[in-house]
Amino acid sequence: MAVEAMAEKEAGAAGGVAPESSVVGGGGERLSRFRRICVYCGSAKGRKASYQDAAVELGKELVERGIDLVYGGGSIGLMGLVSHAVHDGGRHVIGVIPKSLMPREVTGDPVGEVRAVSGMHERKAEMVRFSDAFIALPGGYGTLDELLEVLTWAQLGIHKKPVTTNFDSL
Ligand SMILES: C/C(=C\CNc1ncnc2c1ncn2[C@@H]1O[C@H](COP(=O)(O)O)[C@@H](O)[C@H]1O)CO
Repeated sequence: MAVEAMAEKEAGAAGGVAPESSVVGGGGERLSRFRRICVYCGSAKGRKASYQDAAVELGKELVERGIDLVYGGGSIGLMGLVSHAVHDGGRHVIGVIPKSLMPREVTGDPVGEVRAVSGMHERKAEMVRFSDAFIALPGGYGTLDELLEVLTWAQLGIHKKPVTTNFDSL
């Protein structure tokens, strides 16, 4: 399902803003009402090639719609695939990562803007603060934790931004 449709489908459920159509930019590109979307996903590539395909496809879709990426800042696993797809497509990438996790999750040169934070709580709060909507791809316990936290924050009214998953086609 397309990024816009996924996020808009969930907007009502998460108490978000009413769906609107995307607009077309001067260059003919489809622009989204979402400026930045946070993608939660695994630090591993996962067991199925379809997980990796979905990460790259989502990254390309963000680019096509003129949306920047917020993510966990790692260069490994699905995190690396989605961040490279967005960066290679010319959109801005913000990676939010605790300093202590850098040796484990960043290999080589990180793409885009790296925002070093002091711990996991700050990382999750900053990712929510920077983002207009959230999409979870497959991942492990870390992805699950991030998804559950952003969902429970919506339930508590801490934010009113749409949250969705992209597991259905995998
Ligand atoms: C310590 C705290 C919460 C516990 N765990 C996590 N919270 C948030 N993010 C996490 C946690 N554990 C791992 N992560 C990160 O998720 C990303 C994906 O990991 P996965 O396990 O491969 O899905 C990765 O960047 C992990 O660093 C306090 O709130």
